[in-house]
Amino acid sequence: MFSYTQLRKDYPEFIYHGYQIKEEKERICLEYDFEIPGLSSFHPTWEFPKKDEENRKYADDSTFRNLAFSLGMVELISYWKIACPPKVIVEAGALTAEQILWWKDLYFNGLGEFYYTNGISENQEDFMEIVSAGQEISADALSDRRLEGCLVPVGGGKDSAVTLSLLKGEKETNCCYIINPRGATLKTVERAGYGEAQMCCVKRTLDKNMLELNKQGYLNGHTPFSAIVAFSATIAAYMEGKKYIVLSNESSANESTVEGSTVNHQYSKSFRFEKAFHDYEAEYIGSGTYYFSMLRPLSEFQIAGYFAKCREFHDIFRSCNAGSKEDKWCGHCPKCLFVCLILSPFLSGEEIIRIFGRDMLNDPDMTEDFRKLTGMEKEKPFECVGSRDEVNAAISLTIDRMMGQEKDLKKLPGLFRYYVLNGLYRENDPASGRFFRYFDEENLLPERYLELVRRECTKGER
Ligand SMILES: CC(=O)N[C@H]1[C@@H](OP(=O)(O)OP(=O)(O)OC[C@H]2O[C@@H](n3ccc(=O)[nH]c3=O)[C@H](O)[C@@H]2O)O[C@H](CO)[C@@H](O)[C@@H]1O[C@H](C)C(=O)N[C@@H](C)C(=O)N[C@@H](CCC(=O)O)C(=O)O
Ligand SMILES: Nc1ncnc2c1ncn2[C@@H]1O[C@H](COP(=O)(O)OP(=O)(O)OP(=O)(O)O)[C@@H](O)[C@H]1O
Repeated sequence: MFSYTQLRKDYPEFIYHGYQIKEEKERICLEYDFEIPGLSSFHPTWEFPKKDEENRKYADDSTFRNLAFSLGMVELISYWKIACPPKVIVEAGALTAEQILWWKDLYFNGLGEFYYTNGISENQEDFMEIVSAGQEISADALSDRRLEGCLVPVGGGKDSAVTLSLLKGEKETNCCYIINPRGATLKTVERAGYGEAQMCCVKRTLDKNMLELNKQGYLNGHTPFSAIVAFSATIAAYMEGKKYIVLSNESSANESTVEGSTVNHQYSKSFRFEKAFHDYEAEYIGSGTYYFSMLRPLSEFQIAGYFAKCREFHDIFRSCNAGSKEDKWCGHCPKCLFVCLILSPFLSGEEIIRIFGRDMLNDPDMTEDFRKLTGMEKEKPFECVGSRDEVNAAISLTIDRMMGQEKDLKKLPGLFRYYVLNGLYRENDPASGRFFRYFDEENLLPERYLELVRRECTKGER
């Protein structure tokens, strides 16, 4: 592995040269031009379907060009992190001093896990200087853009399935958005009752040079994928004529991964990012879209409770990132264990085993992840998992049910026996009542959806 300090000396600059918009009748291709002088150039691409009958010329639309430029600004971080050059020169467009601060904030916080896991100590002031060296995008937006309905990004896991279910009354005007479709994303959309006409599937291609440099041991690690979802979904919503971009990020995503620090694997799923993106879009892009997360008021506990009733998705949903390429639950990772634990108060033991294809709760190899998820360790797993408190509430509730009146420890699977023997079990835990009724007021839900979420998801049993 290369040294961070040495790489920054050897490669002092990263250049965002530009982007090309290739417009065809049925699709628009974006190609970015990045370079780390002396190391490599990179040309990642995106393909968006073009469906509107009026055959608009998006390349002539300044709002679209601004969106394309901005997607490049977020895309570049995956390439920058290879050598972390201290200076980033943006030739592709112009940025104000405030915008530069905004991008530095996203990069720095979105790379919190990258710094932590690579053992790099950095600060937000010095890690990067951004130089704006491009032309302002001239203002010639298409004037008659009328936006209505929702664009729902679908990840193939339980959260976006819950959003689709909550929005079933508005099916006619909804559109599902998928980056690089795979089994679970496509099946989720189908099960929710959407046909091809109501899907927007885009193709994102990473540059091969990055993958090659990763193999050679250049710096690699987590990047804020949900920020990619945010910017690219705004392009899709604009092209599809959709007003709302409806994410499925929950309140629990705000909790840091490393206790007592700001390192959060899910930074770009947090409310801090949601609000920052929402405001940036309104201030500097102005596409007319409205970005918010439908599940922001909720905990993962409530989402799991609601999802347990959405049986149409149980055989096809896949939350596991490790198994996502093969469309399977790997059954051995912290994300699989988390989903198993959070669903366990709401489904029977047999149903849980049927979903994951194995009995994780009786697998001693899962003990370390179990300790991390329950807060027995300071660090949560670097995965999209819920808060420590809600995991504990879910476990205690399930143990109540499994042990029954007899309080028979033998009825419990291995991990739950371990939990009781470590003194963590709380009989009839009052904390679970809190999670049934939880409602995070820090959210951007339009009025019409607030009541829907409150009604459907916060009226639990305890
Ligand atoms: C790593 C990643 O973001 N993957 C998403 C990507 O998958 P893709 O097939 O295009 O690439 P990989 O095979 O995963 O990675 C190949 C190498 O390229 C690097 N890389 C990849 C993407 C990127 O944006 N930057 C990169 O530098 C990477 O380091 C490898 O060396 O797109 C898919 C959709 O098309 C996503 O589904 C992939 O997401 C993974 C399942 C995944 O695990 N993503 C994690 C970032 C993750 O934790 N995702 C969270 C979101 C958290 C957040 O936004 O902060 C989640 O989905 O729960
Ligand atoms: N490939 C993708 N295309 C479009 N949107 C995506 C994609 N992957 C993730 N998203 C969006 O990002 C959100 C967060 O991803 P995440 O994987 O946490 O959620 P999920 O797949 O819906 O549920 P789970 O938490 O069970 O995995 C998703 O709900 C979805 O809105």
